[in-house]
Amino acid sequence: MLRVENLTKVFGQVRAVEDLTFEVRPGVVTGFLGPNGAGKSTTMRMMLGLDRPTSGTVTINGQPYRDLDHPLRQVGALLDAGWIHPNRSARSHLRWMAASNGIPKRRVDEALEMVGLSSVASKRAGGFSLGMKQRLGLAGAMLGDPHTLLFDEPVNGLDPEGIVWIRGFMRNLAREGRTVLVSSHLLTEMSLTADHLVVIGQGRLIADCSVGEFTSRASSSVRVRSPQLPELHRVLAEAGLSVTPGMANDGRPVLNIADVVTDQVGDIAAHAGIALHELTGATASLEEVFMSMTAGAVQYQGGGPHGPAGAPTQGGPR
Ligand SMILES: Nc1ncnc2c1ncn2[C@@H]1O[C@H](COP(=O)(O)OP(=O)(O)OP(=O)(O)O)[C@@H](O)[C@H]1O
Repeated sequence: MLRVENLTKVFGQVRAVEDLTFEVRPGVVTGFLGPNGAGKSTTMRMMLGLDRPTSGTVTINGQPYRDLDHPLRQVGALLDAGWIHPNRSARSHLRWMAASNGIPKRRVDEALEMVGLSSVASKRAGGFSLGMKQRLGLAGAMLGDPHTLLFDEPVNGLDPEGIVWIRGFMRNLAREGRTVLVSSHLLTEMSLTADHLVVIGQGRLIADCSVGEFTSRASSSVRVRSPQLPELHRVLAEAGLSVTPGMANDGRPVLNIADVVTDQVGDIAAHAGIALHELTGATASLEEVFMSMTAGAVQYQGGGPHGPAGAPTQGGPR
């Protein structure tokens, strides 16, 4: 269990992380989602004791990183492709890491096997492709067989095959009961990889919910077809919903309902005993929901106690 409590990090004028509180549970992949500059890397660096919080705490199974005995055996991380000595082989790079962290040598070949690098173990890491370097970084993270894993934008620069592989890799780690946190600025990527989402914008928490919940919020409008359309229109309007009659591409009449999720419309129809022949959420607005939620965080920051006037707008250049 990874716990972030009231975590804040200020760099001069920049409030990179602002009063973040959330938990990352074992057994699921938790996606850490936010636009570039939202504060994901800074938060992860504080989790690993690489940056000191301005205030607040991060604990891993109840202890700050700095207090962990043999940290590599408890937490594995892939922050970027990682520094690798170009003239060392993959195996000797990992042996050096293992030796300096009290990890038995046999783990090196196990970790190489795990990430599919056994056949190139004795090759110079300097000649590796980005995808292979990424795998070597993962092998390093797995070396101590840690229960907690932190991956910062692991799919960046990978080819489609590598992306599919790494998704499966992270899911397996969660299935083994480990705590897995993976950051990304890509909502679609996270919806394919993660079970749970912690969403931040401007250093603040925007959402902490399942991927399903987040995407159902994204279905902000719903299209419905029914043999009892006038009656359905009436009950939906009575429920206070904004209903607009329309026509499907094939010419059949439909109702479009704004700012609602399919569950609500389905429940209202069922309650009124009305048959539905189609119930479709408009999922195209995932990115829009993300942006509108982030914009909300910016407004809150502007009006909040710490909101500096002229705070940078979300999504803008850093
Ligand atoms: N060492 C630093 N000194 C000053 N400002 C920093 C430092 N590190 C990060 N920042 C600022 O803190 C904010 C959060 O950056 P951070 O890298 O944590 O975001 P991110 O969500 O990881 O984005 P990205 O995916 O682009 O790295 C940004 O405004 C960034 O410019």
